[in-house]
Amino acid sequence: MKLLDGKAVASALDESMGKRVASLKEQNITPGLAVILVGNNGASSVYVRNKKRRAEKLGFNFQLIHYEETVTETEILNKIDELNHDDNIDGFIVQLPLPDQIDEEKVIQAIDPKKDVDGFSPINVGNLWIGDSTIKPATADGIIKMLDYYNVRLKGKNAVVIGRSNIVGKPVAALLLERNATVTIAHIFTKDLPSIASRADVLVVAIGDPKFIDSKYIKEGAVVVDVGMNHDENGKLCGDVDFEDVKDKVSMISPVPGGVGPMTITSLMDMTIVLAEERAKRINGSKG
Ligand SMILES: Nc1nc2c(c(=O)[nH]1)N[C@@H](CN(C=O)c1ccc(C(=O)N[C@@H](CCC(=O)O)C(=O)O)cc1)CN2
Ligand SMILES: [Mg+2]
Repeated sequence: MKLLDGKAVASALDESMGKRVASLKEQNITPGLAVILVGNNGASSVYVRNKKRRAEKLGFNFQLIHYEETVTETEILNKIDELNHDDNIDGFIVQLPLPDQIDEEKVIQAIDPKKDVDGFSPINVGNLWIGDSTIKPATADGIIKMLDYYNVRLKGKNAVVIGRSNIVGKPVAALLLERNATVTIAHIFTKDLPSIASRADVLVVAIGDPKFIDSKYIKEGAVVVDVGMNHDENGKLCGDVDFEDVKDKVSMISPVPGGVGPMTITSLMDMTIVLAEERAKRINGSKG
């Protein structure tokens, strides 16, 4: 079994991203990324802290806008409007989940699709599914980058995605399809999940249930990507896959932590640089 070591891939990709940032800075452009964080959800705070650390290490202009749990939807929408018009910010995200008084859909739709670096707005989702996207949702893109790094071929393979969220399941299915895999999306109402999952050459699991997937869901030699972020009975971080139970059956598997998580952040950084590069082109174009 080989480990899909997202942490190692992330550091390997940092080097070329660093070079792109340096080249932008020579043109007087600093990639600008803002994150809106609401409340004090422990997990969200950790992810945002990781984003800030990686952005600053790459030399971005990083802005954290942190609101109390009780913030109103209007305040968030006003901030989004401000960021939509802030020339120093290439892209921004609203860290999810949001508290109940805030309508997630409405918030996402208020983000200018050109600055929607998460790729969650309807226009970017549409572009993703027609195979013509600049911005791809970070977790999905990070998974593909990691599979590419380990030379996992997708063309003609059976790929099964368990989970159909807008953040992970749907976008990763779109990207696997774009790579010519035969894609099945399974979810909570899927009948006989073990028989469907065990047909997968590539199995992506994003259900949010600690160690749910054991060896009966796995085809011998499968490549398994674990997107879960859970805590086990001892409070230790773990994925949706029972690593110990499947490790002798798979050919490759991503660990939790140190698999998909670091790749999510890498892709968010990459997408921000892409948006900054587009700004550079616009500015240089208008000088011409
Ligand atoms: N606006 C968004 N909200 C959320 C997204 C998103 O892409 N955009 N995805 C997830 C959370 N997520 C990114 O925000 C994310 C999850 C996990 C990690 C990560 O680095 N995990 C580490 C472990 C961290 C820990 O110690 O707890 C790992 O796997 O090694 C980064 C980003 C939901 N919300
Ligand atoms: Mg809500």
